[in-house]
Amino acid sequence: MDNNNVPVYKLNDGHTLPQIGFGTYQIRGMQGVDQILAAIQIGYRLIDTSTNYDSEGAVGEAIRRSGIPRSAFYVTSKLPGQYHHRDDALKMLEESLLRLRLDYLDLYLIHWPLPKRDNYVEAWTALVEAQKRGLVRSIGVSNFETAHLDRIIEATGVAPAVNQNEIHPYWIQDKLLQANQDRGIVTEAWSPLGRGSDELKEQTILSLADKYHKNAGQIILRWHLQRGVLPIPKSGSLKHQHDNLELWNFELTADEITAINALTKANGRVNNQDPNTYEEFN
Ligand SMILES: NC(=O)C1=CN([C@@H]2O[C@H](COP(=O)(O)OP(=O)(O)OC[C@H]3O[C@@H](n4cnc5c(N)ncnc54)[C@H](OP(=O)(O)O)[C@@H]3O)[C@@H](O)[C@H]2O)C=CC1
Ligand SMILES: O=C(O)C(=O)[C@@H](O)[C@H](O)C(=O)CO
Repeated sequence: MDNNNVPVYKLNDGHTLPQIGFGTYQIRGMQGVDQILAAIQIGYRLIDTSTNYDSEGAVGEAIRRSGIPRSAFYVTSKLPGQYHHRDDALKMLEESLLRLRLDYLDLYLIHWPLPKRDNYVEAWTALVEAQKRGLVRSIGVSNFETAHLDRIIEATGVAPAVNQNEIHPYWIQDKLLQANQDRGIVTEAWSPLGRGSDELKEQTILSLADKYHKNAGQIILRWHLQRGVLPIPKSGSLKHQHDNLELWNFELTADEITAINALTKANGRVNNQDPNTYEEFN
């Protein structure tokens, strides 16, 4: 599919993002360059990386090798938790740009709030400053709960453009999705396919795949889109990369969305990472 056919979400700062992106967790090195380049060649333009993934070098290299102008891309990276103090945060953003060999990011996120350390308000202030300096077009957060959102908005008057949260059929996060929407924040879904888990084998999903002549991954990604969520599936496989872009030629009914929502579980997280307690690398 040509990227021009991917619709966009409008952000609260006037910028846009394609309605689907490409995740790069565990995609790195020279093989990673090839996998990201393949994704770019079939139409992905929003690429999600992070300092924590060690994939920024591969992302930048794939963009350069594609020969497609920088301005066509939407590159996201994320601030690691040990760098929430202002000077560190600004330097880490600059380091991301150096590794990517880009002179601005489209979106920079605080990767996790780390509320026990309680420095995320200072980190957010640094991102507001970075945006004013032109280092990044849009700023946002990841793994923020409603209380974390309200604190940074109250402290700075600036709402994040994006909150990137764990969302998949076993962990649907309907309250957080509503909280993001109420604050004008676009929700991105990480692990949108449940990291390739049993969700892809659920009978509810397989029946819909049969009905619409799609595969299970496409049904789940379509469910995200119809909830107003921006999924960033990762795939090293060209077939999956391609399938994951073929989402705009069918539509689930409201009852089908409800049936997928009903798959949610009390302990449905992929890796038991509660943003209220999780600390990167601990
Ligand atoms: N902000 C945060 O804290 C976090 C952000 N992320 C971001 O979100 C991205 C996506 O999440 P991730 O955890 O990678 O998991 P995903 O939910 O994207 O699942 C990836 C797995 O699903 C498989 N897969 C992809 N497409 C299909 C398909 N159509 N059918 C069947 N299987 C498929 C992949 O296999 P194959 O490669 O063989 O296709 C891979 O094993 C990450 O790469 C990262 O960029 C992730 C975790 C946390
Ligand atoms: O991939 C990310 O962005 C993370 O934050 C990681 O914590 C990841 O979710 C993971 O599961 C690491 O074990």
